[in-house]
Formats: sequence, structure tokens, C-alpha cells
Amino acid sequence: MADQFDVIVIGAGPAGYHAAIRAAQLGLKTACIDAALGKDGKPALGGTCLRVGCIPSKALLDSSRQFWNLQHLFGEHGISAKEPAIDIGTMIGRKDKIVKQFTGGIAMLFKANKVTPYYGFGQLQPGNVVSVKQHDGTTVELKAANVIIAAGSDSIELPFAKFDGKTIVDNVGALDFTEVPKRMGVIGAGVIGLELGSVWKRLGSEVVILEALPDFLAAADAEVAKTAAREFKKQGLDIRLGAKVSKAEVKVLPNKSSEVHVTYADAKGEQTIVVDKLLVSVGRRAATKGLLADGTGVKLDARGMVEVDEHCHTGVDGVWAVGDCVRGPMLAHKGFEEGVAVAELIAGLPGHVNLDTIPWVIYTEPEIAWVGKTEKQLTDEGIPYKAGSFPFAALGRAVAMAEPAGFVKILAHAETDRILGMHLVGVNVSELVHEGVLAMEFSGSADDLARICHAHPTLSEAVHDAAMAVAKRAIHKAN
Ligand SMILES: NC(=O)c1ccc[n+]([C@@H]2O[C@H](COP(=O)([O-])OP(=O)(O)OC[C@H]3O[C@@H](n4cnc5c(N)ncnc54)[C@H](O)[C@@H]3O)[C@@H](O)[C@H]2O)c1
Repeated sequence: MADQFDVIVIGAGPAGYHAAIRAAQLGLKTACIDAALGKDGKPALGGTCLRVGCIPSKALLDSSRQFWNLQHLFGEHGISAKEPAIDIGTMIGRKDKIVKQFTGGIAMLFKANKVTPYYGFGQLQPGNVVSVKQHDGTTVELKAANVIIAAGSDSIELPFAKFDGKTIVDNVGALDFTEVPKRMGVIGAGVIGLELGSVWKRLGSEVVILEALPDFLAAADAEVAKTAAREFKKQGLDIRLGAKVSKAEVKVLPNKSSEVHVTYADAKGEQTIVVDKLLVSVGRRAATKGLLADGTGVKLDARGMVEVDEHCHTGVDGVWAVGDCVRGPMLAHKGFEEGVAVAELIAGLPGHVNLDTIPWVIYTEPEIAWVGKTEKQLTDEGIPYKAGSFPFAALGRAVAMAEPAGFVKILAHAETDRILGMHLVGVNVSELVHEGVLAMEFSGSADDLARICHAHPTLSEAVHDAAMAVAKRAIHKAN
């Protein structure tokens, strides 16, 4: 006899745990299944984001940023420290402690909200039944009127550069190096490559990033990408564009250490670099392997994503899917919103996610963030727009912080003034972007933002002046 619930959630990552907690808050008897184990071999809730993604990478980004600033920025403030050193064991231990705190936090939130956790691999069967193969080898069956699939995503592996967890790694391995690699190669100048490449570069590694596309950060605003590329170059990150990797061979040296010989072709022809560690960060794919038993009626698209409509419904009665395993950006916060929206729809409430106002953030130095459309997208779509921007180099607070790089740019409709996009590069722009998200959610205009009082001196004033610049009336720069 199957255990009965109102809602079963498969996956306790960002999308899944939000769905489960919200469903339980709404009075629905909810179960949430997750197969993941932590570094200690015990079940760990929270998905990629909490275990091996957003949170641990931010812990290491912050540690490495402090170390970098100590060596490269503090001098400007007149601060010096003799022979700065970093203890990688302590740094990784701090990261692990944060992960444990937050994965354990989800278990506590489940308890407080009366969500029943099941630890094992969940498979959807026909008739809204989910079988769970638990870690002790036993299988239990659960049944509910509604099942929410939130299975997440896995790193894409290149056939010629298979992960070995030691020398050729994905994000998981690159969060756990025991020492700073002298030479590190990265395949893919996307979000993970730039963030984790930055971490080890700041700690002293010689980092080469090989990107197949000819343009750097093609999804971002072109000026933002150009500014970021210039800053990364100053930091010594060696980013090679139009570099198509064809081979990665691990060679074991006489002293038992290993190195990777990476072959790639670019405009100059075939080249080889030799590195001690190779991070492969060429994107992620939906983790839907083995998720669906025969006859469920749930469809996967060509890329293995669960097919859903705009309400995250699969078309099969009572079966929904959210987060990285469905269309849309693979971002934790997009999953958060979908999880909540589906739980509310199941409870008979209105639930909706606006994919047009999902913010993007890359947590490098400087940070990169955006919401809405780029100038290129607006031009391609024939939408008339006006742009206003403001540089941090002209902003008192940013200069006082010795962080003058970057700018805020606002794009507004040429006739209605409605904000269509905001693009930022610079210090703390991961926070500033939300002013754009809020304005866009409320269908705000550039003039609305320009007429809102912003505290002085703050970084947010760059948003204010950029909004004024849209109407060529910025105060702190020539228009
Ligand atoms: N800050 C964040 O929000 C954050 C952080 C980490 C991960 N993520 C998400 O995780 C997902 C995966 O991140 P990612 O960085 O792996 O993927 P990505 O899609 O961001 O970037 C992958 C890059 O690899 C390049 N590439 C692909 N194949 C290649 C090859 N054979 N040789 C050289 N380059 C190649 C692509 O052109 C692309 O630029 C993304 O969807 C991202 O949004 C987000």
C-alpha cells in the first residue's frame, strides 16, 4: 500500500524545496524526495545550489576576493600586511561548514513545515505514483493527487574530457581542490568557468579559459561584456575566444602527480596547453535520466527537458515540473519562483512566473548582472529604445570604496519610456539589479526611477543617474 500525500515533490533543490514548503504552508500533506548525499556521506537537502553550486562557490569567491584585495587593493588604502598567505584547508573547511549549515537548514525547515522527507531516488510511475529507491536498498511507493518534478540538472561531460573527479573536474571537483593548482585550464567561459576560474586565479593559479564562441559573454550586453573582459584581463585571467577544444589527455608524471595536455584550435591553428587541473564547464543538462517509468505520459524534449506549458504543467493530470529540468534559464531563483507558483496553483490560488524579469548575475569581480533585453535583442526585434548609463568612476561611493570599474545602463522604450532592460557591471551590482527587476515588474518607466529619491552616498545612485541619463538629464555627468 502506497504512502498517501496531497503533493509529492521529486527533488529538494531550490525549485523542489520551495514547492514542498509552500505546499505544506497551504495545508497540503507533502512529501519531498532527494537522493543526494553530502561530503560526509549523509543525506543532504538543498540540491546543487546548496551542496555544490551557488552557496559553496560564493563562499570561495568571498575568501579568494579577500585574499586578492589584501594583495592588490589594500595598498591603495595605505594598508599593508607582510607576506599574505592562504591556508586552503581552512578555506575549504569554512565552505563545507556553510554548506552543512544550509543543507541542515532545509531539513529543519521541512520539519517545521511538516514536509516528510524521503532519502533516495524517486521515479514517476503511471497514475501519480512515485517509487523511491532508498539508500538502504529498500523501495517505498508514494501516491498523491499532484506530483511536482524538480529533478534539477547535471554537468555536461565532453566525450574527450571525461570527469575523473581529480584532474578533469566539473564544478563539484573545482570546489574541493586541496591546493592551489599552479596551472588551471577551463573549458567554457560561461558562468561557472568565470566564477571558479576567478576563485583559483585570485589564489595564485595561472588560469587559461578556452571558449568555443568568438564573442565573450554573448548573452550579456556587449558593453558590459567588453568592460568585464577588460577587467578580467587586468586581473591576469587569460581568456581565449574561438578556441575549439578537441582533446584532453591526462599524463601521470614520474613523481605520481598528473597533468592534462589540452589541444584546441583557434584562428592561429592547433595549439596545446598543459595544466595541472582542467575544469569543464560547458553547460548543464536536465537530470531526467531514469526519472520516468514507462507509460507516465510525461514527455521529454530533444535535450531531455520535461515538456511543460507556461504554468509548468506537463499535460498529464496532476503532474508538474519546475526548475532546471524545464525550459527557461537554469537559475536557482527561477526555480524558487516556479516551485512556489505551482504549489499555489495546486492549492487553487493564482500562481505565475514572469520569465521576462528573471535577473542574471555572474559573481566575478566586477560583478555582472542584467534583467530584460539587451540593445542587440531590441534592435533585432525592431523595438525603438533609448539608453542611459552612468559610470561608477563618477560615483562618490564607488570611488571611496576604490571600486571605480563598470557602469549601470538602462534601456527604455523610445516612445513610452517603459524600462525594457537594465545592464550592470561593477561592485555589488548583484544587489543593484533588483531595482530594475522591481521597476519592470511594475511596468515602470525610466522617469519613474529618475524621480525616486536615492540615498546619498550609495551605489544605488548609479541606477538613479542612469535613469536620468535616459532623458539626457543626469546630474553627475555630461549628457
Ligand atoms: N551565478 C549564477 O547564476 C550561476 C552560477 C553557476 C551556474 N549557473 C548556471 O549553471 C549553468 C551551467 O553553467 P556553465 O558555466 O557550465 O554553462 P554556460 O552555459 O553558462 O557556459 C558554457 C560556455 O561553454 C562554452 N562551450 C560549450 N562547449 C564548449 C567547448 N567544447 N569548448 C569550449 N567552450 C565551450 C559555451 O559557448 C558557453 O560560453 C548555466 O545555465 C548557468 O546559468 C548560474
